[in-house]
Amino acid sequence: MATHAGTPMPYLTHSIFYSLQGEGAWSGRPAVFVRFAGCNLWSGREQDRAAALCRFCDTDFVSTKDGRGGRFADPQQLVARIVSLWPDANVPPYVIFTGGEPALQLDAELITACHRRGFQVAVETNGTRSLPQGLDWVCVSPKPGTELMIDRGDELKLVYPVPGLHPQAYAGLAFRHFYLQPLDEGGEGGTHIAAALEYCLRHPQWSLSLQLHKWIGIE
Ligand SMILES: C[S@@+](CC[C@H](N)C(=O)[O-])C[C@H]1O[C@@H](n2cnc3c(N)ncnc32)[C@H](O)[C@@H]1O
Ligand SMILES: Nc1nc2[nH]cc(C(=O)O)c2c(=O)[nH]1
Ligand code: SF4
Ligand SMILES: [Mg+2]
Repeated sequence: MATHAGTPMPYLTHSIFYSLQGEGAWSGRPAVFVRFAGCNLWSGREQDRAAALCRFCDTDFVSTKDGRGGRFADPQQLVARIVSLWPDANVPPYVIFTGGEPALQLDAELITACHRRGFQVAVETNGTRSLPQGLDWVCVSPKPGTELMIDRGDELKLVYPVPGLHPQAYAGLAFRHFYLQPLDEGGEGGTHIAAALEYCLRHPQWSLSLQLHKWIGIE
């Protein structure tokens, strides 16, 4: 795991929970989510949102809600929590690392520890930081005004419409799936869905990702 002057760095998580993947190509698939605390594009505080590099975030990754997250001293402790949430040992387990920005904390040791327990390992990242080796599914969601360090992967998922984020700028990258996810933002939901739908219909390289979890009221 990551170390600081030889001392292991703990993992800081906002929450760990079991739900359905609500977005993209695996939408509907049961998964354990690990939401890491912290992001390099926003502090997570509302008073900083207007000046942040990423301003439309729909997620609380700061508070540690009712003991569902917190600090884990090493990969084994964190994986033990992940395993405890998977309900059926006969079905290959699936874990999604998200946040906040998971690339700030996820490392090869944690991925290896998940693999040893039989997990397939996915990540949701803003693509501005390098990723450790060994991931089974990489979803990149670029943000305006940032430099994309991860320009290949399994899934590129663009929030739409967002000024400065143009699908054609990403259409030539080496991803297997391309998704537009309507921007969920106070009251404009229908307009954004219509705009994303129209873009997908005109440009069939792109598919629509509708954040299923929000429609059915799960996390
Ligand atoms: C909360 S982010 C965490 C992972 C990583 N930091 C990232 O941005 O990809 C998870 C996903 O939600 C998307 N997202 C965030 N805010 C959104 C919003 N208001 N509407 C639609 N999608 C949003 C992000 O683009 C990303 O694909
Ligand atoms: N159900 C559900 N699916 C998701 N897929 C990506 C999410 C995220 O916040 O990264 C997310 C989330 O927050 N909830
Ligand atoms: S990069 Fe991801 S976690 Fe960070 S503020 Fe943007 S959407 Fe939220
Ligand atoms: Mg989310």
